[in-house]
Amino acid sequence: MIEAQGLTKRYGDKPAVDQLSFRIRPGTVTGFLGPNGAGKSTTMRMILGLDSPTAGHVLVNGRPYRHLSAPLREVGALLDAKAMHGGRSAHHHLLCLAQSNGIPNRRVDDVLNMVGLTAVAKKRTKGFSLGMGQRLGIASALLGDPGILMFDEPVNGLDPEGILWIRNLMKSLASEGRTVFVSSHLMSEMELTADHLIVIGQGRLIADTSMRDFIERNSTAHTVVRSPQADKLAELLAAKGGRITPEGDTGGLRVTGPDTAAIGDIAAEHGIALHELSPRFASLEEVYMRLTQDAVEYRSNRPGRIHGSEG
Ligand SMILES: Nc1ncnc2c1ncn2[C@@H]1O[C@H](COP(=O)(O)OP(=O)(O)OP(=O)(O)O)[C@@H](O)[C@H]1O
Repeated sequence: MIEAQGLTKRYGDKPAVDQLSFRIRPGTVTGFLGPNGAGKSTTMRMILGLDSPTAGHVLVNGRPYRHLSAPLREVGALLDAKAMHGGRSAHHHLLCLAQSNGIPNRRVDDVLNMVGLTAVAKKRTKGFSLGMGQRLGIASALLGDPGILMFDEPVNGLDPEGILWIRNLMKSLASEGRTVFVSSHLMSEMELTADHLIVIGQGRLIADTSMRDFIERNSTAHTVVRSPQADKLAELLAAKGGRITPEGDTGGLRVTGPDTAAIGDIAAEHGIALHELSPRFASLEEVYMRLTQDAVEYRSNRPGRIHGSEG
């Protein structure tokens, strides 16, 4: 369990993290979302005692990180995958980490095997690709077999097979009862991985909720309907207060108002054949973009306006 209470970090006058309070619970993957500069890395650094809060506190298993007697056995973290000694081999890097933290040497081979680096274990990490570096960072996080794992952008630089591997790894770590806290800008990936979300913007809490609630509460549910008698159905639905718009240019209808069951019932009552009746919610990306739009610090120009000229 990680608990933050009024956690605040200021650099000069500017708050990077502003009065954050949250709990990250065991047994679930908690996603940590926020635009660039929102304060995610600063929060993670404070959890690990690498930065001190200006106000408030954050506890790991009930204690500040600095007071943990065997930190690597309680918390494993991947913050900066390139933060390793390039002249050492992966095996040597992990062995040094194990020996300086009282972790049995045999864990080194175990974690190398878990992350798929056994074949290159004796090679210098200087020649590692970004993806191999990420895997080694994850091996370091797993070395002490900790109950809490934190990953800052773990899928950075990974190929599709690597991304799938990380997704399954995080889910299986959570299903073993561990606390898994992960930041990512890849919304589609987060939607598949996280059960719970903490969303921040400009250092402040925007949402602390389950993935399902975050999407359902912040998006208007609608139904996509396809029927050979679409015009007649649209008329009937409109009479019941439905709002009907075309679903792209596919000939389908996008209906808000009556829910999926009500639409099916109306169609059945009037003997209208349905070829599709699908409830739809917004994607995590759509909801996230809408909720964080006011908290975006570094905004891009619209395509075509990069040089400030409108065509
Ligand atoms: N050492 C520092 N000195 C001054 N300002 C800092 C320092 N570290 C972070 N900041 C500022 O604090 C704010 C939060 O930064 P942080 O790196 O925590 O955001 P983030 O959410 O991790 O962003 P990203 O998604 O881009 O990694 C930013 O405005 C950043 O410029």
